[in-house]
Amino acid sequence: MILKIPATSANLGPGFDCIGMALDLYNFVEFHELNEGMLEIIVEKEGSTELPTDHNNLLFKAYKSVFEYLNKPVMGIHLKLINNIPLSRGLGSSAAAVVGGVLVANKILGEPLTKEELLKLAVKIEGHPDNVAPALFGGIVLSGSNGDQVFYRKISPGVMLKCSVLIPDFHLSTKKARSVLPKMISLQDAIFNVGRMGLLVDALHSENYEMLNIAIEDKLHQPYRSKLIPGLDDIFKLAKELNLLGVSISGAGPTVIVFHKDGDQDKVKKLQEVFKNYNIDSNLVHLNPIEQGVVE
Ligand SMILES: Nc1ncnc2c1ncn2[C@@H]1O[C@H](COP(=O)(O)OP(=O)(O)OP(=O)(O)O)[C@@H](O)[C@H]1O
Ligand SMILES: N[C@@H](CCO)C(=O)O
Repeated sequence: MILKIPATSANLGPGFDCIGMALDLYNFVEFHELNEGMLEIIVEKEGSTELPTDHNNLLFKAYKSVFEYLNKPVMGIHLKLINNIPLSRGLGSSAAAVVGGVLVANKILGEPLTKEELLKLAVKIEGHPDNVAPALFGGIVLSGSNGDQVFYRKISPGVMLKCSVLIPDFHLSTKKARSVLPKMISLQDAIFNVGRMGLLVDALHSENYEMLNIAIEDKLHQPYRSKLIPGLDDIFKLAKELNLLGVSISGAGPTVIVFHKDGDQDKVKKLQEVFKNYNIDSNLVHLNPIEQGVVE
C-alpha cells in the first residue's frame, strides 16, 4: 500500500498555531507488514542522508503511538519513505511524517480509528494542530485544541488563490524558531492579531483577496523570527510595493509563502533577488492550495 501526504503551510501570518493550508507537494509512504518486532525503513530523496532509519524515526514513533493508544503489540513494518517535502523549511515535513505514521498504523490494523481520533494522536506528537489538520483533511483548516479535544473547520481554497514559495537554502528547525518567541505578548499586539485573523478568515471564505495584504500581517511570531531569516523584512516591504496579494513566513520558516495573481510570477522573482542580495540561494516553487488531504 502507498500513502500520498501533502505539504502544509501553517500560520498564514496572524494564525499562529491555528491555521494551515495543504499544498500540492507530496511525500509518499510505501508500506507492508513484517513479523512482530521487525522494522525496515528506507528513505529516498529529502532526508535520505540524515533521517534515522531505526526506532527514532518520527514516522515510526507516530506509527507506534497508535498501537500504544489501542494497547496492542506493535506490528513489524516495512516503510519506504519517498520524500519531496524539504526538512525544517516550514512546509510541514514533520506533520507529514506524523500523519503518515498514524495512518499506516491505522491501515495495518484494519482502520479501527476515525480521522478525528488520528488527528488527536497526531496533535499530541506534533504539539499543535495547524499542520497536521490540513495534512489529514486537505484545504485550509482552522484549528484549536482544548486539552484532550481538537476542534477544526475546513475552508475550501478558492480557485483564484495562487501561491509560490521561496525556499531558502538553509534549515531552521521549529524548535529553534519557537525558542526566540516571547512568553508574554502585549494586549495591543494580541488585538492586532485578532483583528487580522478575522480579516484573513473572511478573505479566505469570501475569496475576496483585496485586503489580504493587511489580513496577513502578524505581531505574534514573525517580528521575532525575522532575525533568523536574513532579508525577510526587505521581502515583506518589497511585496507591498509590488502590490502582491500577501506574503508571510510559511510555518516556522525559513520558507516565505507569497500569495499572488496569475501572471505575477515576475514580481515574485524580484523577491527571490532579495534573498540573493543577502547571499542566500533559494528555490522558487509555484504551489497550489489543494482540497484533498492524505490519500491512499
Ligand atoms: N519524512 C520524514 N520521516 C521521518 N521524520 C521526518 C520526516 N520529515 C521530517 N521529519 C522530522 O521532522 C523534523 C523537521 O521538523 P520541523 O518541525 O523542524 O520542520 P518542518 O516540519 O519541516 O517545518 P514546519 O513545522 O515549520 O512546517 C526533521 O528533523 C525530522 O526529525
Ligand atoms: N505554528 C508552528 C508551525 C510550525 O510547526 C510554528 O510556527 O511554530
